[in-house]
Amino acid sequence: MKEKAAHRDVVISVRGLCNRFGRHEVHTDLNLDLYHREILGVVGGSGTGKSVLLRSIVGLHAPDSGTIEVFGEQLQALSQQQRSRIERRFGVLFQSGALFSSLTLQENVALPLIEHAKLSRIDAEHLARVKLALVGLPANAAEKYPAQLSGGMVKRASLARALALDPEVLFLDEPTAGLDPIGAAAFDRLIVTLRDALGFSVFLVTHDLDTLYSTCDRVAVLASRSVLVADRLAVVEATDDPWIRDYFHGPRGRTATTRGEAR
Ligand SMILES: Nc1ncnc2c1ncn2[C@@H]1O[C@H](COP(=O)(O)OP(=O)(O)OP(=O)(O)O)[C@@H](O)[C@H]1O
Repeated sequence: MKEKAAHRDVVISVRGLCNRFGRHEVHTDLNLDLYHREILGVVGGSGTGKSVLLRSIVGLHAPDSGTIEVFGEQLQALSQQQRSRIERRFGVLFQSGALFSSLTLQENVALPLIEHAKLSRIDAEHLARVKLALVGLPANAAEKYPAQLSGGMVKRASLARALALDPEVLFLDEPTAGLDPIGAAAFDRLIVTLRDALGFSVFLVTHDLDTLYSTCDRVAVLASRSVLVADRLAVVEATDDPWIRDYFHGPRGRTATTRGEAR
């Protein structure tokens, strides 16, 4: 059974967000909240701006207008140094994983601990091994290079790196893309287990219906340059919209619903 968001404390509040590339308007007056300890799934058709939204929040894309408030502070009003302080409370897992291929897993995870937490190499690598164990990797994986690992293990190692600085918000961009269904289901369970144990909030961009049903407390649907609905799955599924109908009530949607009920 999924845990409901413990309470309604807002961790991230996006208001009136507008993003455009040339004449292509991606977001117009987009509003969305992320609550404390919740797993929020963000879905929508291809090109609806899920990744641009994520990148706007984590500071990799400067929005054209609107406000993004994080931990009670408005990002645009902060100096670069203050922003970096806030961004250090985020953990981000990009679709590609983005590990350095020339570094072992242990070195990859240790890097943010050395750079940002200013730990010694020995302490950082010790803590990195703890993080690698936390995401379910065997001890001998620490000395391996990304190319020596399966896709599922690389995903877990990337997650360990995203968790290196004990983030309060974890951003996941298509975390199960490229994983086989068993590996994807195991990764979904890992996210819920870690959220329950560590208490962070999760902003999860996905196309994977199984992931939505097995992990998310709420789901936000992006359509027509904004958020069409953001609510519990039962409410989202019942929303009268052609994309939602096709997505949730098409053959793939029905299979995921059945699996979700069986869990
Ligand atoms: N740097 C950029 N320059 C120009 N256009 C961009 C840029 N980044 C994103 N876009 C455009 O913004 C739109 C939204 O892109 P985004 O990657 O956020 O979509 P998405 O919902 O994540 O799609 P998908 O599900 O296919 O990953 C797309 O039309 C994309 O081409």
